[in-house]
Amino acid sequence: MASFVGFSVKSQLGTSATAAGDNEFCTLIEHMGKGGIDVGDDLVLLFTHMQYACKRIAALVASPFNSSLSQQSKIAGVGSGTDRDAPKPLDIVSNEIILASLQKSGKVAVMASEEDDAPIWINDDGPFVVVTDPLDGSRNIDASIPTGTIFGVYKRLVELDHLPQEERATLNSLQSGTKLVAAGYVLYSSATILCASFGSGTHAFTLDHSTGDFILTHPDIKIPPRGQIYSVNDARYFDWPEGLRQYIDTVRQGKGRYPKKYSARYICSLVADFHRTLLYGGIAMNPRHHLRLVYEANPLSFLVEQAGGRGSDGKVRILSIQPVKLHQRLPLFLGSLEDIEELESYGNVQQKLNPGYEV
Ligand SMILES: O=P(O)(O)OC[C@H]1O[C@](O)(COP(=O)(O)O)[C@@H](O)[C@@H]1O
Repeated sequence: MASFVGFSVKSQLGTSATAAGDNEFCTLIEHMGKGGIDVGDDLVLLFTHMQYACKRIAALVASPFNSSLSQQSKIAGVGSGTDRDAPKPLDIVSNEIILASLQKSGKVAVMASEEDDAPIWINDDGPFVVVTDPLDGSRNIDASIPTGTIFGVYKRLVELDHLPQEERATLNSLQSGTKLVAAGYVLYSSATILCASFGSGTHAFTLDHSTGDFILTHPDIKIPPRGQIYSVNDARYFDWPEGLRQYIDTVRQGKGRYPKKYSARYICSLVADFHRTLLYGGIAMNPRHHLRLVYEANPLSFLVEQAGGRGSDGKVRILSIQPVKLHQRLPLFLGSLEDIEELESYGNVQQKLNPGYEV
């Protein structure tokens, strides 16, 4: 019987074959240092700590004790089924794991997290600002559906160093997406995938559980200019504006600019829906004001643009939107360039009705 301990990417692919296309495997950190662009030691150190945090979260979401944790939290009234937006314990634990790693890195001035009301100031000299959704899709955890961590990295704005700490923390965290120096997500699924961009292409690395390394498996991802997949919570159809209904009705009948019938895929876990879209093309969308500009839309738009696609709110480029509030929500459309352009041509695609959906 094959033993788990003996499993590795190398043994799967053979010792001479590599996913990176040359004679050696390339880890995330090697890629940042020499295999890819030279991003600088500070960012390498930050990613060293960030990947460690995500490996801990990967272990956490796969833990056999999650269901009892979830039961305990329901009894305690935390993250109860009636309040779908209340943080669940795993969100909180993931948030703490990331914060601890960023603190240890010594490279982060401030962390702004979807789980915290206000950004946390960490280190006056830290060169970077990190924004994060520590565990997106956590409502799916009990059913073992994929989840993910999303993060973006900015430079600390030294010109704000004279301001009071609270103001400095907020303004550093509200930088425009065009200022991102790096972004990434980690998908916790059948494989744990870390996908990142440092401003020159989007690359994905798969966790080799036997060595603990993220191995470059998808160098320089290019999203197809067209996909044949739309990803949306279709149960909201009757709350959609006319433009969005028309668009979906058109492509599902194969009557759009691309004369093939589109298929639907929707996991309801943003990182998983986005990852599939990045690889296969099409559009991953949430047309209501639900997802957050700072923690979700900007980092994922940076990644999709670096892969040749587009991130839009249905009207304008996501990265061009200046955040005004940390927890600002907006409609989000991510995907293939031609598909997003076609969708935007329908004009009215942002869902204005946003009742408190129960599931
Ligand atoms: O209920 P909808 O509109 O389908 O939204 C689902 C989306 O909400 C998310 O669960 C995120 O919501 P939360 O930030 O409230 O957890 C995404 O993972 C998913 O894509």
